[in-house]
Amino acid sequence: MALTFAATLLGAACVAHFGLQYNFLYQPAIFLTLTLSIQLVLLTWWLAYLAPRLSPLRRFPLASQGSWWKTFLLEPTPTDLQRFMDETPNDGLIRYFGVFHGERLLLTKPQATKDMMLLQPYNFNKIPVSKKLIGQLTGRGLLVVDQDEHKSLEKEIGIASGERSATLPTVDVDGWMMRATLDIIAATGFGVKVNAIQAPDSALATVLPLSNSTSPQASFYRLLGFLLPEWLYFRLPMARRYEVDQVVNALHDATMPLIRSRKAEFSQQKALDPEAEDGDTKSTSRDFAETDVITTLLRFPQQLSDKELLAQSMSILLAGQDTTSVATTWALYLMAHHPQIQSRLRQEVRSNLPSPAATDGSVDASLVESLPYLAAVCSETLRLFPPAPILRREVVKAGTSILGEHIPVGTQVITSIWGTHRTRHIWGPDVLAFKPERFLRYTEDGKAKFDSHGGLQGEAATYCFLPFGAGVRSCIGERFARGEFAILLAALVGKFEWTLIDPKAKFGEDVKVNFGLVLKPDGGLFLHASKVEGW
Ligand code: HEM
Repeated sequence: MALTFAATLLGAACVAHFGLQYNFLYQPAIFLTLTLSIQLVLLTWWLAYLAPRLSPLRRFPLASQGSWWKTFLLEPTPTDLQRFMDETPNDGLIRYFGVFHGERLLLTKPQATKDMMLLQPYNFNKIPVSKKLIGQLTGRGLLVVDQDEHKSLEKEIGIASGERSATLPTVDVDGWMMRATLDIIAATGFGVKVNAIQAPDSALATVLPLSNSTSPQASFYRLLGFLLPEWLYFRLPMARRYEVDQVVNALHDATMPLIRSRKAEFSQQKALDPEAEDGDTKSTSRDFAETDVITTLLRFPQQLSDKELLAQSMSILLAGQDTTSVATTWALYLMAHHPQIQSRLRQEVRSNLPSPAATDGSVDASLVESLPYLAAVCSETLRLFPPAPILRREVVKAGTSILGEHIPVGTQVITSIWGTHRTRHIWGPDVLAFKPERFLRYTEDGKAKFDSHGGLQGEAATYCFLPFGAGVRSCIGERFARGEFAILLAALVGKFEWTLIDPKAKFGEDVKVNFGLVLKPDGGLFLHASKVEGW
């Protein structure tokens, strides 16, 4: 602010000086252009040269990023952060610059992530740009609320439980997984049938994927999120903003009628049994209403307004759909590249689970969780392709420290889940290989058991494998997501064989990763699928 004011004064002085000399003092357009240009130069000089040299974080090692103007309009991707972690000698904290030369602190040790996520969680908020991008879609829901508001909501909302061959059918994996997970979260979280699988053209099914668009327009719009205040950002007359509005409207239209009907049911129950504690209110009409998200929210001691109920419901819908969808997409990509692993998984699934077509078999969470190879394949997928690749926070309380170092208010602090999952000294020299075996250990009689920590011990076990985050703001849907991911993968691999469209495609090089709100294959993922008889 002070700098802008100084720049304005300086601009005005320059213009006055030259204006008197060249007689254009009274031409407002010239005055304005010159003043703004001088402000811009001064601001760039401040951001790129002076601020980094005066920064209280300058004591930390700086990642090598090349000249500032090359990265000025780019936020480093998780791959860049992984390179910083690999190349920069450090004691747990690395300094780097993000878009518009904003300073960031990258945490590289488990203890540092523990300090942020577990020991002082309420000293940090989600960063403003995340709040803008996600908040625009959901309103003030659990995903974006600041820590004080989060405390009162914390954990209350638990969820119960190339060249294409003409001969083999080609599947748009990404698209189908999006529709499948939309149907699942709508049915299990809200008790509503969207039927996106049967009716891919339904409003919600066609519009929801726009929320995580990877188009250049969407990327540019995200970039503006770093620069503009919320009131202006939400009103920009841009095609992408209208697209986001479309998503919000579709979500409103799907959620608002549910909120109204659950509210009516809830007040009816209260009227019938006014003595009942909020938490004890029994559902009379449908078993489902015992566990769905909106009813759970209605049981809060403090009453939530319709707007708040809507924001929380939309947060669950969004957070619970795309993440599991991309996890399954990546798992099928890995299966296609590793046919032997795929066969072993199919064998385990077929010998322990009934076929989805069977009418006499039932599957529950404990049965799915009892399959060690399935759990290991899912965890190894989440290691190599964590759907949420980065945890970003901003320090909001004075006295915050990480690894004993004082970190000033306003600092953006980052844990790279992607980078941590791909660090050689944690996972070994074969860190980039897909090896579900990492998540297995064997008993003396040779039986495989699932090891949820991937062989890591102590603090590393919690803070070096963290696809669902850590601490009080970790994923509330973890158990639900793990079950959903496992059962989807089991059904898809049990029933079909997944193969590459180009058999010569190289693992890791054939698909570009897009680091949007969630980690997606750029341009989608297309695979061949052929039915395997006998299940
Ligand atoms: C494979 C699937 C999933 C992955 C990898 C995943 C990952 C994550 C991660 C890393 C966070 C922490 C973000 C942060 O600290 O900034 C998070 C938070 C969250 N997740 Fe998930 N998630 C998944 C599925 C789900 C599902 C199915 C639901 C809902 C049913 C859900 C609901 C949420 C919510 C509401 C939060 C915010 C929690 C809070 O701030 O207290 N997620 N998730």
